[in-house]
Amino acid sequence: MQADSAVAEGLAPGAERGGRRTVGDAARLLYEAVQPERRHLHRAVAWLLLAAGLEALGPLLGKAFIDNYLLPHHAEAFGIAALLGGALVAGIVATCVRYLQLVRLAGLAMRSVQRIRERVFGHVLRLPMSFFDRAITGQLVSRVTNDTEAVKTLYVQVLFVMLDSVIVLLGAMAAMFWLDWRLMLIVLTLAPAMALIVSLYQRLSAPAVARTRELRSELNAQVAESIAGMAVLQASNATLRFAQKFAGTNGAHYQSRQRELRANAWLLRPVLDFLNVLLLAVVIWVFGTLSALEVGVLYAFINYVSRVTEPLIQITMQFSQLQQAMVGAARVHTLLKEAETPVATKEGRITEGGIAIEHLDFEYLPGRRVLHGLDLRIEPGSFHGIVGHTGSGKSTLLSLLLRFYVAPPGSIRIDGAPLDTIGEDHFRDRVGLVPQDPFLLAASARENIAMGRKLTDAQVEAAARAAHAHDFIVGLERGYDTPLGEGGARLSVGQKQLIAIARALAGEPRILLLDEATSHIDSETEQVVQRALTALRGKVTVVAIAHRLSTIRDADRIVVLNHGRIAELGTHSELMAIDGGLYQRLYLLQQLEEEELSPRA
Ligand SMILES: Nc1ncnc2c1ncn2[C@@H]1O[C@H](COP(=O)(O)OP(=O)(O)OP(=O)(O)O)[C@@H](O)[C@H]1O
Repeated sequence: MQADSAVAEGLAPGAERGGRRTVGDAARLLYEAVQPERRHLHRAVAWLLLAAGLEALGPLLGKAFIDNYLLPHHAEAFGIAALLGGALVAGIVATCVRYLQLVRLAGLAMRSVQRIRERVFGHVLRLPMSFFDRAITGQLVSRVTNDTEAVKTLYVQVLFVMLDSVIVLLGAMAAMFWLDWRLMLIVLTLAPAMALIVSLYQRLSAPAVARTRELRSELNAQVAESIAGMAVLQASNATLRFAQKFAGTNGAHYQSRQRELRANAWLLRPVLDFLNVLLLAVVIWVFGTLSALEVGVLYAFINYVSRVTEPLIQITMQFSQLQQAMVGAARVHTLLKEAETPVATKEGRITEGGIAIEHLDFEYLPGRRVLHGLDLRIEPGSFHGIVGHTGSGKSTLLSLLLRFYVAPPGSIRIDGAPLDTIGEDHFRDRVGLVPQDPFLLAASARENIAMGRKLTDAQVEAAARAAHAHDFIVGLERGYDTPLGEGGARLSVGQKQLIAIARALAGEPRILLLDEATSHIDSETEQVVQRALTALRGKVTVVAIAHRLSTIRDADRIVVLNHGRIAELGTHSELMAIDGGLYQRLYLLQQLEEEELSPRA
């Protein structure tokens, strides 16, 4: 059986590049993000239209003043005051409306970012484990936090400025058409020049924009990786090398930003400013040849020409932001496209905890089979140990039992129910895991055991007692409420492991899976764990992978895996009786090692 084919495609290191590929999808994502705010968006646009209309009145009122009062020396106080008052009121109302709509747009964009970020994180939490085999933490964090900001950029910076500019532009064009359509046609000749500049700009800056994003997420990835592996980094004296690598990426990021800015600096402002001057010259020249035109019209036109070029400059400049938003949205979309873990149907129930494995084959990658036709029956309440050399498939078997990867249909059943028919909540309640690395939250002992489940104090304490963790927890200065520090920094490895066992038991599982839970603890703590496991006999089905064979010596049966096949199966004494058997060799080897390590008398 092949692992989920959608495996982390979008987040594999090589797949970081190429933000342009799904522009359509990115646009849809950005559009969908504001759908719940449609009404606000429509209102904001309508009010912006009003503001632009009011602003477009200014030069017309100026023209009326020049032609009706200034040139004819006609000083009619009421008319002039009406024009001035009108211009003043129009200006004030336009400014207020514009401000209020900016606030409205910013609000809706912020709420959209909030929604999309929650959606993306919720999605990440539901992705299959196969995805995380290849995902790079820093890049993933970057997608959930930075890239989702694309929505805000689009709606506040891009859309607002663009929309505003388009409205101002249309208002000015309409006013110019009304004043003199021939002059307006001259202004229209600006359109093809603009299209040329925009396409040139796109070509120059788009790759730089995509590259900058890619490098920024690479920076995040490096920081996240270094912090996670700080102990190894320092111990292997690799900090300088990591700092140099970071500086290299940071330098490349700077260069890429520079390329983006150069495209802005050279292409946009100067070229468009030049077009503005050219246009003004043409309008004045045409005015000179068309002698019938009034001075007021020239005044209004010169005024409108600058109102045309300024929004054009703004629109073109927003293309850079638009590109960034699209690249960000495309990356978010790639992540959202990853297939979630299939939702199990709900009819299957776990009552006793009996496991039946039949002809189980599994491969992570096509053609590389890891498990070969496994057959195994695990009775409810029994204790099974799994041993085998490195890479023999122990963790894979556990991952399949945990539904981290999808086993072929029907190959694993619990209490007769195929694995994929057991509802997720019920399954997680009934199947507990104690991983090799206990993973503690920077929270109290109580919170670490409850893990957000609604458990009473009595249930938490009962679980801690069952895991033999109660005694050391009450010995901490604030008992169950003692903060354990990040990753449980203030506990010993053994104590962390006991908390992890308590956590697994707190859900009152019928099946408990342990993945080398005793490999990092001393013999004394191992005995505590062993006692805890023995106490579960008959109540909970326990399947434990163990490198340290003493942990599973007393198991009802021990499964010996060899190259993905069950090589031996039986109790400790049965397996020890197989002369030259795999288990016997493993056991004797381990005994020898322990004798060598133990201090000589
Ligand atoms: N996520 C994965 N993607 C691809 N191959 C994998 C993955 N995980 C494990 N494998 C491969 O599957 C085989 C079995 O690995 P598995 O981790 O199950 O062995 P194991 O017996 O648990 O080993 P160990 O005792 O070292 O933990 C190995 O060859 C390993 O390289």
